[in-house]
Amino acid sequence: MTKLSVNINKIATLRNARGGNVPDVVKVALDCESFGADGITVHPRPDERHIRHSDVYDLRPLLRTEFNIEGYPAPEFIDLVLKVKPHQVTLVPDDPSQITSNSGWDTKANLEFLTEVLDQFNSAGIRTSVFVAADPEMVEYAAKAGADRVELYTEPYATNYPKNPEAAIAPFIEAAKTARKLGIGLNAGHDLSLVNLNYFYKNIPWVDEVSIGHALISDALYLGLERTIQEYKNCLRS
Ligand SMILES: CC(=O)[C@@H](O)[C@H](O)COP(=O)(O)O
Ligand SMILES: NCC(=O)COP(=O)(O)O
Repeated sequence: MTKLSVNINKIATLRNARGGNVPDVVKVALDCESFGADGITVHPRPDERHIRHSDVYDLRPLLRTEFNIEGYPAPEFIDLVLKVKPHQVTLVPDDPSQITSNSGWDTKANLEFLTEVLDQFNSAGIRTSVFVAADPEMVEYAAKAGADRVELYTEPYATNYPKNPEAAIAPFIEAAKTARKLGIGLNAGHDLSLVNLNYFYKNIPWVDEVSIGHALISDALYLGLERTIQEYKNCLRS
C-alpha cells in the first residue's frame, strides 16, 4: 500500500498570516489523520515562515500516524530531529532563502556529508530518506550514503505530465527501478496533485509514500479536507 503523508506547511502559512492560532495546525493534523491520511509531513524552514520548531514539538506526542520531518540538515535541524525522533527524516538540499524546494541532492558530490548526517539519524533509529532527482546515479549514491529511502523530486514530472505523460514518467520509472534493485524504499513528492497522482501510482505502484501539501490544501478549499484526502487516497489505487 502506498501511504499518503499530508504536508501541513500551508496550514501554518495561513495561521502565521494573523499571528494567532487559526487555523490550529495540530488540530488540522489530527483531523487529516481521522480523514484517512497515513502520515503528516512538515518542513520547518530556518526562518519559521510556516512550520515552527514549537509546532514540531507539539505534534510529536499527539500524532497517531507516521511523522515525517523534511529539511536541510543544518545543526539546528539535526538537533530538532534527534530530540523529536519522528518516524522519518527527509534530507532536502534547500538553502534558507529558497521559496520552495527546487532540486534534489547531488548525492555523489555530497557523499561524505550525507553519510555523516545519515549515520546520526540511523543510529538514533530514525528512518532516513534523501530527496533526489529522477536520476539512477543519484539514487545509487543515496543508497551508498546509507539512506533507507529516496524521495523522488516530482516537480519535473508534474510540469511535463500535461504535455506528454509517458515522457514525463519515463525517468521516474528508471529511478524507481534503481531504488527497488538496490533494496531501498521509495518516496515521492512535490507538486503531485489530483491531476497527476494516479498516473504516477499506476506506473510506479511500489512507491512507499507520497507527501503532498500545496495542491492538496488548495483542493481542500473547494472540496473540504475530508473529501480531498479521500480523493487523493483513491488516486493511490489501481
Ligand atoms: C521537499 C519538498 O518538496 C517539500 O517539502 C516542499 O519543499 C514543500 O515546502 P514548502 O511548503 O516550504 O514549499
Ligand atoms: N515532500 C514533498 C511535500 O511534502 C509536499 O510538496 P508539495 O505537495 O507542497 O509540492
